[in-house]
Amino acid sequence: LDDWADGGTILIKGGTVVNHDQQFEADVLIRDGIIVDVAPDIEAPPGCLVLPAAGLFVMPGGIDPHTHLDMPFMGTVTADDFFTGQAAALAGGTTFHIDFALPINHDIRAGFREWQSKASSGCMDYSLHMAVTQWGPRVAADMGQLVAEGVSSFKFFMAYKGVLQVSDGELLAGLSRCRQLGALPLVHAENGDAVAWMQERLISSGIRGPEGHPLSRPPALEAEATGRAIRLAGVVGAPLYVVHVMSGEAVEEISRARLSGSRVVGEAVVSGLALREAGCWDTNFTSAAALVMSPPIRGPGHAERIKAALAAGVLQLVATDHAVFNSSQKAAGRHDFRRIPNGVNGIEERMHVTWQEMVVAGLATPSDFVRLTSTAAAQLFNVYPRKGRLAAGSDADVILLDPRVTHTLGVGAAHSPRMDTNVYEGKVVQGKVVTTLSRGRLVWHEGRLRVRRGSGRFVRRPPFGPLFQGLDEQERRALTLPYGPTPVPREGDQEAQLPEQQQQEEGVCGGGREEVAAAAAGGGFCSASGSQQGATY
Ligand SMILES: NC(=O)NCCC(=O)O
Ligand SMILES: [Zn+2]
Ligand SMILES: [Zn+2]
Repeated sequence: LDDWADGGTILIKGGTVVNHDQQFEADVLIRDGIIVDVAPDIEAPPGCLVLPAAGLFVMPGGIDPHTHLDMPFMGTVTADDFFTGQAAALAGGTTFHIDFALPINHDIRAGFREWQSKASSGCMDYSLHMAVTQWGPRVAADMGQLVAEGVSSFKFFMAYKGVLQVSDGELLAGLSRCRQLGALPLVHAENGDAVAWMQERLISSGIRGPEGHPLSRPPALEAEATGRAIRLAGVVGAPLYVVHVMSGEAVEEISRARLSGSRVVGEAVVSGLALREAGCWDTNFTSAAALVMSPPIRGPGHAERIKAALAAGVLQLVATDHAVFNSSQKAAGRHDFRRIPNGVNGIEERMHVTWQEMVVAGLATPSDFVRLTSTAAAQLFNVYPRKGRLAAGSDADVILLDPRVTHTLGVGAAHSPRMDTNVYEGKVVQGKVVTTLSRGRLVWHEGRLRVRRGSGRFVRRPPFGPLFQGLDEQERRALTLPYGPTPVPREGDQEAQLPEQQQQEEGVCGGGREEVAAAAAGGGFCSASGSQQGATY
C-alpha cells in the first residue's frame, strides 16, 4: 500500500463527465491537485499524463458521510483504522468521508483531539462529526469551540442505553444549541429504552443467537424515534439529519415531515439497499453475526421502499455506516446477541453496490448516482463545490467508472487487510471503478492501489450550511422560536417578580441550575442568541 504516485498535471481524455445536474462529453484537466478545466477537446499540456477515458463515466469521487474508523465500541475497537479504511475506500471510488468522533468521558474536545490524532495516519481527505453523549454547560460551550474548528455537525444517539443514549431533554437541548450554532444535528433514531426491554424479554424466552438482534429492534421502534426526533427538532426550529434509515416505516415518518415543510434529511446506507434480515437466522454463527448492525437489516420490502425513497427524493443520499468487526470480535456475542459488536463493512463496496442497486436496476441515472453518493453529502455538510463536483476550482477527487465490467465482491476482492468476513460476499455487480484520483494523485489505477500514510487532509466545514438558509424567515412567519411568543402583559406584573421571571430577564430558559450555568456558558437550553422579541425559551 505504501508505494506513492504523485500528482502533477493530468488530462482525462474523451470520457463522459457526470455531475449531479448534467452529463456531457468532455476532458478534465488537473493541475497540482485541483481541476483547472472541464471542456471538450482540451489540448494536452507538455509533459502531462493523459488518461484515456473513452467509454468511461468520469465522476466526482464518492463522499461517505457516515463511517466509524478506529472507534472503541461495545468492548472492542472497529477493525479498520484511518489508513486501512481510507485505502479501501479509495480502491472503491470514495475520496472523502466524514467520520464520527466520540467524546472521551463525555468530553467532546478531548474526543476531537483523539480523532485528529487517529486520522493523522490516514491517506484520504476527511472531516469529523462529533457525538454528544451527555448534556451540560461544558458540552454546550465546547460545541461552540468545535464549530470554530470546523466540526459543524453533532450526532445524538437515541439508542445504546446506558452507553451513548441521550434523554429527550438532552436531545432537545442539543438540537437547540445546534440551531443556535448553525450546526447540523444528526440522530441515530431508535427507541433505546424499548430496545433494552425487548432484549431482556427475548433473552428470558431463550433467544440468545443473532436472530435476537433484529427481533429486539422492530421497525416500529425506529419509526417512533424518527418521528420523535423530527418533532423535537421542529419545536426548536432545527433542521435534522436522520442517519441510517433502515425501515419503510421510518421512511414514512420522513416523507410525512418533508411534505409538511420540515427540514429533515434521511440518509440511506448501502447495507439497507442490498442486504436481507434472513441472514441473521443462518445456522452458522459467524455468517449471522456478521450482519448484526443497528438499526437492523430488515425483512422483505424494506430495501425496496428505501430505494424507491431515494429515487423519489424522499431520502437524499447513500452512506455506509462502515463499522467493521472481524469474526473473533463478533464472537463475543456467541451466547448472547446483545454482546455482538454492531456494525458491517461497506466503505469499499458502497459505490459499486449503489450503482448496481440504483443505476443498473433502472431506478437512477448516472447524474442521480453522483448526487446520491457524492454531491448531496458535499452540499448538506457544506464542502460543496470544493468536493462533490467536477468543475474548475474543485479538488481533483475524480473517479473513472467502466459500466461494462462485471465483478464479484467479497473478502478476496477487498483491500482492507482487517476484514475476514464481508457482508457482500459473492455479490456480482456490473460497473467498476477503474481509476481513482485523490486531490490529483493517481491512487487507484489498473488494479493497483498506491497510497501514502499521512497524506489525508482535515477539511473544515463552516456552520450555517444550506439547510439553515431561510430558516429565520420561516420561523418569523410561523412565530416559532426564537421570534415568539411574547409574554402577555398583566396588571400587577411589576410588583410580583417571580424567580422564573427574573431568570427570563437574565436570558435564561428553564429553571434548573444546570440550565442557568449552560446559558451562562454561552449555550444551553435557550434557542435564541439574538432573540428579536425579547423572549427566550
Ligand atoms: N450501526 C452500527 O451498528 N454500528 C455503528 C454505530 C452506529 O452507527 O450506531
Ligand atoms: Zn447509529
Ligand atoms: Zn454509525
